[in-house]
Amino acid sequence: MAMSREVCEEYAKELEKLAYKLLGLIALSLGLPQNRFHGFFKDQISFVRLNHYPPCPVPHLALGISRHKDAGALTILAQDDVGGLEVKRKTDGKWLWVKPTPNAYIINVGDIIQVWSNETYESVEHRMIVNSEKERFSIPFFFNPAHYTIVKPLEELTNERNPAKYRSYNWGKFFVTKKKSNFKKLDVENIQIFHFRVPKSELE
Ligand SMILES: O=C(O)CCC(=O)C(=O)O
Ligand SMILES: [Fe+2]
Repeated sequence: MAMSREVCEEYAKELEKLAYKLLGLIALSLGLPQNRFHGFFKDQISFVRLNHYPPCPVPHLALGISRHKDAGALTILAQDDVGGLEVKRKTDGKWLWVKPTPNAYIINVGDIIQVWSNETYESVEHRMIVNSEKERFSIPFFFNPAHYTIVKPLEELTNERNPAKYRSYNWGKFFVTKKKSNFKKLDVENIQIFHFRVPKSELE
C-alpha cells in the first residue's frame, strides 16, 4: 500500500479534527465543558499506523495482534472488508467478531478516557485474528495526549461518595513501557491500566 508522506499527514490532520469533535462530545456527555480535554493535546503524540496482515495458513501461530486495550485516548480505525478484529464482551468474556462496515470507522475509547472519566467510559479489550486466505489492511489513528501528561480521574467527576478509582500516572512513561512489549505475543502485557487501579478495599 503506497501512501506518500503528504497523504499520510493530510489524513492524520483530518482525523485529528474528527478526534477533537468526538472528545468534545465525550466531555459533554460527562457534564463537562466541550473543550475540557483539549488542553491535554497541545503537544500530542498521536500517530497513524499502516497495518498489513498477510494471509496465513495457521492463523493461531501468526502474529496478528494479541489481546490488548488501547492505551491512549481514542483510536479511530479504518479497515478493509476482510475483517478479523474481535472485541471481548465484558458480561461473559466472549470474543465477538466486528463485522466490517464499508466506509465506516471503528472508534475505540482508550485507557486514558477510562481513567479521566473515572470509569464512566471503559476501554474495550480487543485482538486481531489473521485470515488463512486473504490479506488484510487496517489504518488505525491513535489520538494521544502530550507525553508529559499526568493522567488521573478528573476532579469534577470525583467526590467523597465517588472517589478516584485510579492513581495518577505519567502517560509518556506508560506509553514507552508498553511499546517495549508491542507486537510480541505475550499472554499478559507488561503494563496495564489495572496496575493503577485503586484496590476495591481502599475505595470503601
Ligand atoms: O488492525 C486492527 O484491526 C486492530 C489494530 C489494533 O488493535 C491496534 O493496532 O491497536
Ligand atoms: Fe488496538
